[in-house]
Amino acid sequence: MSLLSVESLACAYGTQSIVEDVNFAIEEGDIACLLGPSGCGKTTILRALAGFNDVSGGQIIMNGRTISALNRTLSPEKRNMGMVFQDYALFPHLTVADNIGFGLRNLSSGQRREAVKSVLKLVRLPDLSQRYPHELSGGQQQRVALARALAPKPSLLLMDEPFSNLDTEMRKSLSVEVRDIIKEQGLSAIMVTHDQDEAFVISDAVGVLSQGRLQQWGSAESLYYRPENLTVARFVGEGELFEARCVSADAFETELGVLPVANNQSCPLAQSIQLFVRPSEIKPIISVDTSVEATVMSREFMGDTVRFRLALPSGRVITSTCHERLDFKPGDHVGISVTTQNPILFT
Ligand SMILES: Nc1ncnc2c1ncn2[C@@H]1O[C@H](COP(=O)(O)OP(=O)(O)OP(=O)(O)O)[C@@H](O)[C@H]1O
Repeated sequence: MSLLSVESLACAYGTQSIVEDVNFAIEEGDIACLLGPSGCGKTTILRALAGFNDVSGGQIIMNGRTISALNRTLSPEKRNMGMVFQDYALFPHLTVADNIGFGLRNLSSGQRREAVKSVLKLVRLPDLSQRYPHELSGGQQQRVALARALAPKPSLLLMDEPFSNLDTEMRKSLSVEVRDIIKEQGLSAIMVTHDQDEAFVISDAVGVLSQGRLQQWGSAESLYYRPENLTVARFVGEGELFEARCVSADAFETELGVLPVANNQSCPLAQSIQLFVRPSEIKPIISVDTSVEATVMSREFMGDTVRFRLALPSGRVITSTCHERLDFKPGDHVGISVTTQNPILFT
């Protein structure tokens, strides 16, 4: 039995439908993430999971018990879920210790002190218990918010864009750390974010949501290498879409020339198909007798990679990212090499 199953979930505000036919399940110990652009319905789903919003169809089942269905919503405090918000939502007039202890009023004061101490150690803030929220950095405030959510030992932790108010460096390091803390505790969590890097770092499973519909649910790698549609392919990384025609069992003719591509969809000869190529699969090379020539439009040194914009004879400009330190310059005429180790084909 899954820890949480979401079946044919629908949510609406008044008569306006926001989320439809969403299905997924998470197992004990999993960290899952709902990933999608602003306004696609991520927070609406999270609020339905927490019991803050009613559902307009389908059901949410936790440990075999239906906690949400049409006209039936188990109240949030009976769900044993912890919630971390984007803006931390700490009580400004309470110390760190009192913020964390707030949800532990059923414990004796001694037990509460011990629980606060232990959870502060867990979020690596053992010495800040007497500070007030305004005396903490954004990253520290979010750690306190996490500690507050973890203190009552929830069965499921819900996190709504928990890192989006932090700078890029802090966002990266805290997301790795939060993953470690959740895993150390054997907890299960669901996070929502619009940031693909964050989703990939933290999650065992990611669901890509677009316009209130779940497009695909799977591991980060399966979404990246085997996206089921163009929306998913584009949302989890950059890429270029080419019209392609199957010319042999393992080659397709495209604007980039005839490319060796494993025909994993058994596309018939001469059939047209679309080939999605990631920038890391495209590389400018010294032009010899390659059939397609391109003109380098720009070269950006990014540290780990060099990023080129290349103009094709048709005028189309495509992007290439290379780990080699190639020093082609704007205006150079180059050939193009494409290595499609994991071809993504759409019919
Ligand atoms: N209380 C509400 N009443 C009416 N419409 C709402 C309400 N809350 C959200 N919406 C609408 O529902 C849609 C989905 O909103 P939601 O907050 O779930 O999106 P999101 O994917 O979490 O976006 P973001 O990343 O910007 O927070 C949006 O069009 C939004 O305007």
